[in-house]
Amino acid sequence: MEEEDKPLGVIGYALAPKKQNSFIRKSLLSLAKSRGIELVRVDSAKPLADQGPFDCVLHKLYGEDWKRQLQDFHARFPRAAILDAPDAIERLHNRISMLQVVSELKIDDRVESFGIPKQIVIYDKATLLDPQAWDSLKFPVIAKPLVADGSAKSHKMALVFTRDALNKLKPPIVLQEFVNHGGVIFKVYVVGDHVRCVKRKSLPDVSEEDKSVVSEDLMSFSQVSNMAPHDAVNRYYELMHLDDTEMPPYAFVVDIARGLRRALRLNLFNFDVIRDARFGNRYLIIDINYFPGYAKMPGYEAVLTQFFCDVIFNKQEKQEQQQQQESQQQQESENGKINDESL
Ligand SMILES: Nc1ncnc2c1ncn2[C@@H]1O[C@H](COP(=O)(O)OP(=O)(O)OP(=O)(O)O)[C@@H](O)[C@H]1O
Ligand SMILES: O=P(O)(O)O[C@H]1[C@H](OP(=O)(O)O)[C@@H](OP(=O)(O)O)[C@@H](O)[C@@H](O)[C@@H]1OP(=O)(O)O
Ligand SMILES: [Mg+2]
Ligand SMILES: [Mg+2]
Repeated sequence: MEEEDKPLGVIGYALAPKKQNSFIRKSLLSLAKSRGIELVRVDSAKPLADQGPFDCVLHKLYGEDWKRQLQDFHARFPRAAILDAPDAIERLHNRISMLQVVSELKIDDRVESFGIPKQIVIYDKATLLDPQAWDSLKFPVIAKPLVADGSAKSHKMALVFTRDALNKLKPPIVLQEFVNHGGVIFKVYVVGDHVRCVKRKSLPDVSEEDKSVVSEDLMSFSQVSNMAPHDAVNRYYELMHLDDTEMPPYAFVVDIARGLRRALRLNLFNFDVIRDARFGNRYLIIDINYFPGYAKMPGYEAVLTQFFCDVIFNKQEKQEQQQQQESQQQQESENGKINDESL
C-alpha cells in the first residue's frame, strides 16, 4: 500500500445484522474515508484478536463469549480503544441500575429540575400480589421487564390501570408510575461530546376520566417511538403534538448528557426524557439505551465521523505523550548512570 493511501485510523465494528444494516451506510463509509478513517467489519465468528489491527473497536454485541473476545483483544492490543467498556454497557441492561445513575447527577443554577418517575422492582409473583409492595405507587403504572438486553421481550411493556390487573404480569419487572407528558418524548442522542435532542411520539396522556372508563385494565405495547409512520395513531401525533411541543432548553439537556456520560463512562448512548405535565419545568428520565439508532439523526454521518477522528486523534496524542515520557525517563536514567560512573 502506498504511504498516502494508508488510513489515519482503522475502526473495527461488531454489530448485530439489523444494527449493521441501519448504521453502516455507504454515506458514512465514504465520509469517514474522506477523513482518513476506515471502517472494517469484525467477523464475530472468528477471534477478534486475530483480526485487524484496529485502532478502535466499536461494538454492540452481548454475551460472555463476546466479553472474553474483547478481553483477549485488549490484552493483545492494550492501546486500542474499545467503545464502550462492556461493564459500563452492562449497567444499562437492568432498568434499575440504568436509572440509579440519575440520582448521582448534580446540576446547579437551573430553573429546570430533573429526576426519574417513582418505581419499584418486583422479582417474584408472591411480591407482585402483596399489596404492601406497591402500596405507595399511584395507578396507572407502566410495567417494564427488569432486563433491558435488546431482546424483543425486553421492550414489551404494559400500561396497567388497576391493581387487579397486576396478576397478569410476569416478574421480574419494574413498576413505574405513568406520568402525563403531552404525548411527546425527547430523545437525547450522545456521541462523545456531541449532544442532539429530537422529539418523538409517546404514549398519550391519561385523564382522570379515562381511568374510570377504560375497557381494558391493562394495555400492552412495544417501542412506541418506533411505530410505523403509516399508522393512523401515528399521524394523529405528528399533527397534534410534535410540531407544537416546545423543546427542553438545550443547555439543560447538554448538562444532563455530560453528567450521564461521565457517570456512566459511556460515549455512545441516548436517553428518553419526558416533561411532567403537572409542572412546566420538571423533566423525568425514563430510559437509557446503548448505541441507539443514530442513523435516524439527520446528518449522523458527520457527527460520527468527527467522533471517530477525535477518538483516533486522542489516542495518537496519548501515545505520543507516553513515548515522550518514556524517552525522557530513559534519558534521565542514562544521565544518572553517567553521573554515577563519573563519581
Ligand atoms: N413513566 C412513564 N410515564 C409515561 N410514559 C412512559 C413512562 N415510561 C415509559 N413511557 C412510554 O413508554 C415508552 C417505552 O418505554 P421505555 O422507553 O422505557 O421502553 P424501551 O423499550 O426501553 O424503549 P427504547 O425503544 O427507547 O429502548 C416510552 O417511549 C414512553 O412513550
Ligand atoms: O432500531 P434502531 O436501530 O433505530 O435503534 C433502537 C435500538 O435498536 P438496535 O440497537 O437493536 O438497532 C434499541 O436497542 P436495544 O434496546 O434493542 O438494544 C434501542 O436503543 C432503541 O432506543 C433504538 O431506537 P432509538 O431510541 O434510537 O429510536
Ligand atoms: Mg425508550
Ligand atoms: Mg430502552
